[in-house]
Amino acid sequence: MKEILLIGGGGHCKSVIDVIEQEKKYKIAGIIDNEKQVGDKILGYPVIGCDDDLEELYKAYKIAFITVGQIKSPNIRIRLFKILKEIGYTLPTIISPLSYVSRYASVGEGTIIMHHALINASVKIGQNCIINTKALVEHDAVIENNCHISTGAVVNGGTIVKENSFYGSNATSKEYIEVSGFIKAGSIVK
Ligand SMILES: CC(=O)SCCNC(=O)CCNC(=O)[C@H](O)C(C)(C)COP(=O)(O)OP(=O)(O)OC[C@H]1O[C@@H](n2cnc3c(N)ncnc32)[C@H](O)[C@@H]1OP(=O)(O)O
Repeated sequence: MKEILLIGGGGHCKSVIDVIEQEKKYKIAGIIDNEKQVGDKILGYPVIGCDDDLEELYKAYKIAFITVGQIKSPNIRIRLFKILKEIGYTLPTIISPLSYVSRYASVGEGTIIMHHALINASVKIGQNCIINTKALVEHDAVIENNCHISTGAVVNGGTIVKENSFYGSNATSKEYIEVSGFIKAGSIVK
């Protein structure tokens, strides 16, 4: 298995670790977090450095994945994505074997499809997105770059979620609309 670095050691990181372990494609080499966290362990994996070490670590590791969550703002994930790409890291697409991704859908680099998410036919998902546990993205929907579709959310057929959006847990959209910004958990978007 190829080795992978995880960037960000909070709660979302734990969920990503679980998906990576189930996917069995990558071996987690370590986690990058704040300097104060170096030496800590997250679900048994060591924090081996901070952002400043990413350039040096590239000599040993070529694959990285952003495991910082996204609620209030996408800015940290966007900044990290740019830094990692500039250094040269490969950001893979991670797909839980417990999810369903139609063979007619596309998923961009640095995006994770988490457990029990369902991505239907002709969906396009951009880069650096989180499609969280149990989310449903229906036929012909588009999720642009840097979006978080939260747990249990429903993006109905043909709807476009514009880049950098947060789409809260259990929010549901009408079909064929455009959605952007911060969508509250549980809301109906029309
Ligand atoms: C695996 C996981 O845990 S994924 C986590 C998914 N989490 C969610 O879907 C919940 C996201 N949060 C929300 O939808 C809302 O905060 C709610 C519905 C829970 C509460 O809403 P309200 O009671 O109306 O509170 P309010 O509108 O003041 O917002 C509270 C928080 O929501 C966030 N928020 C609300 N509107 C915005 C906005 N336009 N932009 C960014 N963040 C916002 C902020 O985090 C805010 O925190 P703050 O009080 O520190 O500023």
